[in-house]
Amino acid sequence: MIEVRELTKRYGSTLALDRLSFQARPGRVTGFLGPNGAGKSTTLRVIVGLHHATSGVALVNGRRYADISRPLHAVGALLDTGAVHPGRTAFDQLACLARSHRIGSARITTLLEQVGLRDVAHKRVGGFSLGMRQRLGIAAALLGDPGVVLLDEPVNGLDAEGIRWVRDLMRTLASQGRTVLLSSHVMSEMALIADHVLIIGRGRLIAETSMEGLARRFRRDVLVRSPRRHELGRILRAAGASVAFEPQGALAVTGADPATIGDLAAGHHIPIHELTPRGATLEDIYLDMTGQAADHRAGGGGSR
Ligand SMILES: Nc1ncnc2c1ncn2[C@@H]1O[C@H](COP(=O)(O)OP(=O)(O)OP(=O)(O)O)[C@@H](O)[C@H]1O
Repeated sequence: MIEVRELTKRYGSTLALDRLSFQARPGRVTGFLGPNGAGKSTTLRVIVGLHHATSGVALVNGRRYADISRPLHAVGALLDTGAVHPGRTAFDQLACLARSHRIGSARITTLLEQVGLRDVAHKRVGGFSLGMRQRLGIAAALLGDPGVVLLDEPVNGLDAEGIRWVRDLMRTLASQGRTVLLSSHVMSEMALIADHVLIIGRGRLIAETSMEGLARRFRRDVLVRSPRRHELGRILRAAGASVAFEPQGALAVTGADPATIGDLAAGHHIPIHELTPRGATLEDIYLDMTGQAADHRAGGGGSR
């Protein structure tokens, strides 16, 4: 469990986090989404004690990171894939981390296999692609078998197969009861990976919802095609829905969901040829939400 309460972080005159509060619960994959500069990395860094908050707290299983006695076993984090020693092999990179926590080489071998780096375990990291470094970073995060996993932009540099691999791995970790928090600035990546999403903009929480809920909330209308559209239109209006006729003879219905429309039509023996819920794409929703946050800030004047 991760709990962030009223977290504020200033870097000089930059307000990176502005009384940010949220929880990431065990057993699910939580996406931490926001445009570049929204404050995602700063939040993750504060959670693992790399940066100090100006005010507020970040707790892992009810404790501040500094108060956790064997942190690698409690929290695993991938924060910066560039932070590797290029002259070291993948195995040595993990061995250096493992030593301080008395983790044996068998665990390293298992993890390198799990992340698909077994064949390059003894190659220097300097020659690794970004995707390979991401895999190594994920292995490092999992070294201590932690209950909480934080990954900053873990699919950055991965191809479609790599993204699927991260998704499957994260789902497995969550199904084992772990807390998984992944950041990304790309909605389409999150839509594939996360069950639940926290959207931040300018250091503030804009929305917290399930992926499904997000899509549902922004569903616009239902497109209905029927050879008896006028009759159906009257019935739907009588039931309280709003109905507009579209150019090609379809009905655009708001105020009734597909099940209600289908049931009403069936009750009157009216055939239905199409019933399609329409909404903004997740990408549109996200850009809209984060854009509004930016506008609000720009127009708000002096809220910093
Ligand atoms: N060490 C630092 N010194 C000064 N300003 C910083 C520092 N780290 C982050 N910032 C600023 O804080 C704000 C939040 O940055 P942060 O890196 O947390 O955002 P992010 O959502 O992770 O974006 P990105 O995906 O681009 O890393 C930005 O305005 C950034 O310029």
